[in-house]
Amino acid sequence: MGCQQFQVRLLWIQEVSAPRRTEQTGGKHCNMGIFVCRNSLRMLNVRWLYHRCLSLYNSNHGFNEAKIKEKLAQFTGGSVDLSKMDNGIAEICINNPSRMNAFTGTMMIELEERISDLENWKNGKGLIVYGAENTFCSGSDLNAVKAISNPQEGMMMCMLMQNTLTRLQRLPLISVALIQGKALGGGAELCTACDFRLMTEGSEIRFVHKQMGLVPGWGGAARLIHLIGSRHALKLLSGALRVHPENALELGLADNILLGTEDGFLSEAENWIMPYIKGPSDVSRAVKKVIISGREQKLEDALRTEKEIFGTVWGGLANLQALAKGTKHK
Ligand SMILES: CC[C@H](C(=O)O)C(=O)SCCNC(=O)CCNC(=O)[C@H](O)C(C)(C)COP(=O)(O)OP(=O)(O)OC[C@H]1O[C@@H](n2cnc3c(N)ncnc32)[C@H](O)[C@@H]1OP(=O)(O)O
Repeated sequence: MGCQQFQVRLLWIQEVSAPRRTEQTGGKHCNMGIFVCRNSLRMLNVRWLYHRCLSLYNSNHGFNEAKIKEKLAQFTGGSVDLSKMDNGIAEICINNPSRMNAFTGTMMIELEERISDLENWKNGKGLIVYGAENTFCSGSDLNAVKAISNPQEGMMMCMLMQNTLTRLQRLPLISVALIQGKALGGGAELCTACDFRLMTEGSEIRFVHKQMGLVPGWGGAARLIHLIGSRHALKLLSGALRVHPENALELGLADNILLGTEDGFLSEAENWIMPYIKGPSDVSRAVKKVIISGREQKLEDALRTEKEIFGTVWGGLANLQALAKGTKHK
């Protein structure tokens, strides 16, 4: 099985099926010690493959992660803040308000670290990505961009960000971008890596790349086409069009327009996501995983993965409780 096919299968192997398999095969037939040892080695191997394969680029593709991170570390400022709450929702705040939440080099590195943290958060169900001080994100920090304007370094930065945003998209969490103010350039690309987009009145998503003599490089073009189709995507990119909330809703780029409550937009976004993450985390995560496999794999592979994920919830606690309660769906 190639790395690409392996990626989505690893999503469930890594965390869900392993413990159940331990119970099933560890009983009668195996010597427990040898079994645990083999299983740990297998899991170490799987973990290594998991991180290598969930990313698109590694050294085989000429990607030198350490080198580009060393370069990016020179461009400091801002932060990417993560908070994980007891209700299973995490929040990532893109925090660099003096530059309209543009991504400095250190923020790109931090985003990758926060995604790693979330990959290891086994009880998580939802994620809200938002920008500090009522604006989303204005893309790359232009100061950093100017300093790494040779194609080789540009492509390394692009590979790092594609890896990170692809891993964000593949998290077993239902993710929402809360867009207040502007989502420009890389900021527009970031919001397409979330499952849903909620926009506030007066906000805009704008792929400004063409006006910068560029095309999207963080995976935003490919994801935009999946979201709204190639005709509309072509218009947005070639015209560097401003997409306002009503227009985004019509295009299928936004999922809702938030009007603002007393508690603020963040808690409105939390309320919005709640029905989708209701219930036990293993079921909610399994739902996201079947969607990822359906989206990313060929039909036959997706069907097989769906069967495996199904096996992780069938006869599980939530399933047995629902059966015992005689749950009706009126
Ligand atoms: C693949 C991704 C792609 C790439 O890296 O290849 C990119 O993302 S390229 C970057 C695309 N983004 C931009 O070009 C944004 C440029 N900025 C603007 O258009 C405006 O600043 C805007 C519309 C975001 C805000 O305009 P407004 O009038 O409301 O405020 P200011 O212009 O005064 O901005 C306040 C302050 O923020 C600084 N700023 C804003 N964006 C960036 C940025 N991307 N990088 C660095 N700094 C940014 C701006 O310069 C102002 O700073 P000041 O010191 O007050 O001049």
